[in-house]
Amino acid sequence: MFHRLCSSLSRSSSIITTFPKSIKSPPFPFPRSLRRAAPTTLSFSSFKMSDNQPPIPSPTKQETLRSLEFHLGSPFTPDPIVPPPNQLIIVISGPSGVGKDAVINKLRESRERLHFVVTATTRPMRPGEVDGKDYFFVTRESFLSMAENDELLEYALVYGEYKGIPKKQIRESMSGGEDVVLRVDIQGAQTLRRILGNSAVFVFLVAESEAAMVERLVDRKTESQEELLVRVATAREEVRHLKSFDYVVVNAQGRLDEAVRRVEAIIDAEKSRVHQRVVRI
Ligand SMILES: Nc1ncnc2c1ncn2[C@@H]1O[C@H](COP(=O)(O)OP(=O)(O)OP(=O)(O)O)[C@@H](O)[C@H]1O
Repeated sequence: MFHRLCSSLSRSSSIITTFPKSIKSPPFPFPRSLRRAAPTTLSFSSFKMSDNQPPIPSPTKQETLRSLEFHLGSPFTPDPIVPPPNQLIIVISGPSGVGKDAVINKLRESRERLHFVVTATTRPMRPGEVDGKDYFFVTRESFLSMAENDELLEYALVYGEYKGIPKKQIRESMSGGEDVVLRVDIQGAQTLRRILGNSAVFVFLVAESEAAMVERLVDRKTESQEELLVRVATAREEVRHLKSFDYVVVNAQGRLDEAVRRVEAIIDAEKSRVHQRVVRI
């Protein structure tokens, strides 16, 4: 078998005898013990065998590696071939009641190394909400002083209350190696697109239908009839802004997990981009 392999390699020796000139004089000393097994010019004709010659022992893995390094002219390094992916800013947006909080809460459980930026707001706390977790509930005065001191990435007046994103949280999380998730309404997403351009990933969440979205909002029982009217009318208008987003994810009734998996898939895809997004804030 070995004999047949050698004869066949001997016949095809011409295909591998040409190497770049640089390979002939490697920049590092070749181990003495391997000199016999690694001629400076490879030619399988030197391996011709007769039946009574002792078999040439096959090189060990280490010998093969050293030989390859010798012929290629440089040692193999364990350094990563590509640098680690950049940290991301993922902006999750969508009309009121579409399930932004629901998706984000699930993502919080399923994905590590994500920082969910806590928005500062002047709106009153809803039952079950926790200050510092759901929002930073602040007074109008302190909110406006943060805005004046340029401490907010963006802010807006939403349904009569201020909402804004503290810059400090984003900087600290990203420098600690975490990706950052921002949950904003459509108006906020539009502003962030203007500020961040293509450096952030914009995800638009939608319900499977307008009827499903309105039902969810009504079932939540957190808005008065008048507030519902404004939110639903606004939502109709907001779907038109879909075009300025990078991805759209349908959060269908009873299929929250599927929507969360899609958002995770988007993050994974972004991490595999050849041309990574670079955030500067
Ligand atoms: N896939 C789903 N199936 C069923 N119910 C859902 C789904 N996603 C969200 N919900 C429910 O719909 C209601 C609205 O969701 P959520 O509060 O997350 O919306 P939102 O987009 O954050 O709204 P807002 O912008 O008004 O704060 C909640 O009661 C939530 O539990």
